[in-house]
Amino acid sequence: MDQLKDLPTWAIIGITGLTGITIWITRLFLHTFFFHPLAHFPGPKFSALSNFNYSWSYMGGRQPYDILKLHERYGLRSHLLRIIIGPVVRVAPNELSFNSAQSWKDIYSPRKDRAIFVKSDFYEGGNFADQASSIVSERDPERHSSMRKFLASAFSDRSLREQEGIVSEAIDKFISQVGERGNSKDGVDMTMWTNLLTFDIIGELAFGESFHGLETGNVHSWITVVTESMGQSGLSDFLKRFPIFGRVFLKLNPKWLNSLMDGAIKHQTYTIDLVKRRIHQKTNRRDFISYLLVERNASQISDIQLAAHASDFVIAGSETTATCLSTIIFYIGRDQRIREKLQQEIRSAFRNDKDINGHSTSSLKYLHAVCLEALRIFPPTGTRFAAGRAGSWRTIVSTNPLASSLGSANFDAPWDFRPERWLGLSVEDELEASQPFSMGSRSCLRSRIVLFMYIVGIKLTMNR
Ligand code: HEM
Repeated sequence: MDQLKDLPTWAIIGITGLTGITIWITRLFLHTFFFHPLAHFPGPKFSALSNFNYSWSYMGGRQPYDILKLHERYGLRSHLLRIIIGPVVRVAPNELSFNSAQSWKDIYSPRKDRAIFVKSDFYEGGNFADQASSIVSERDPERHSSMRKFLASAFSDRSLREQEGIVSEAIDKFISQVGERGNSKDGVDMTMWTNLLTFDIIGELAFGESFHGLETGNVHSWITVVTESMGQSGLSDFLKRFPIFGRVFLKLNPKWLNSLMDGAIKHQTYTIDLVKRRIHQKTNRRDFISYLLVERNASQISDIQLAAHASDFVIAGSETTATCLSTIIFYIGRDQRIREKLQQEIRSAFRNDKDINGHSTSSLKYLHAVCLEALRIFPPTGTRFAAGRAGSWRTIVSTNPLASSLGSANFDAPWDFRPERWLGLSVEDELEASQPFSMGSRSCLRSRIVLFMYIVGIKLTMNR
């Protein structure tokens, strides 16, 4: 100690600093690898220490595939925890990813022996964040459950039947446009056109107005604002995970936040205008809003709340459905055997297009299998979507849709497009591992119309 007294001040500060840093690092390592409740879960060491891997992969846009790789690398190893709770990987310090059929049930289905898992705070700050929560962003299970009850009639079988006309009309336009433009030298961008189709349909159903994408061939500015803001979600998540860096980043880039806010304000104003216009329309149209207007008690459910739900329908329903349609078109376009089998089934079932509807197509087994296989090989919500906080550990748990539907432990030759798996012709596939619409109380509200859309869309395409 006496020797320390003789040292200059800068050296004392340096030694104190170094000692502090060494203690901090030792503590961090001991906590992360020995005392943290997740210390014994398999996964990359760096992911246990920091959120950096997770955020980097998210912002790179390939996170679902990166998580699949982690599952293939760590999830298949023999490990005591794997034997007890199934395949699992620690993908971030407080985050576990699962990819088995059982994990879908354990995490998302309601169970008597425990409370429902609550969605993670990833969902906070969604659309209309400062004005109203909505069906996708509401995290509180009770409030969410009453929203779901309120929306139930708009998503009933009856409403689906009544909406067939709107859907079929848009599909006819789509086929005629794609047919014409497809003959041009440059061909046609099917991803863009399937998006124009689904945004037009959901726009009609959610707001009573089409975005007119199929007529103009252009993406509406509202959709551009929405998709751009979704593209920023990786960066927003990163700033949340690294709050100090986030504060510095926002100080240095105030324009980023301003442009995000501007986009949100534009989106909200336009959506509220659309909904108000639809509310004041005198019409017998049977769309989502027509049902919600009958159900709602205006003193409890404001116009803004309706707008927040309608906005969710468009965001949740359009790109997802378009992604699936593009996947189907891609695979049937490149595999003649599948195409011919599908054509044969459709042509032997219908004499003309008029006989084709949601009900009459439900018996087309091969077509249905093609749809399920497209949703398996390229689940439109490829990233983890409904994470929850499990127990007192405050751990986020989720089943990764892509890692489970492409996991080699679940499917034989997972990268091969084989509709036959869904016809009971393969005993090696764990079909329940593919859950593109999720499960339980937060599962997709619209899976029925989705299947109907593919069915109508494809059968018309195949019939020409
Ligand atoms: C292939 C097409 C679709 C797929 C793969 C899909 C998938 C999903 C998934 C995985 C969820 C859960 C998301 C989460 O927990 O955050 C979800 C929720 C939802 N989807 Fe879909 N969806 C599709 C189409 C649609 C359509 C067409 C609509 C409506 C027009 C729709 C409306 C909703 C709504 C409202 C929710 C929120 C449900 C809730 O939290 O209670 N989806 N969807």
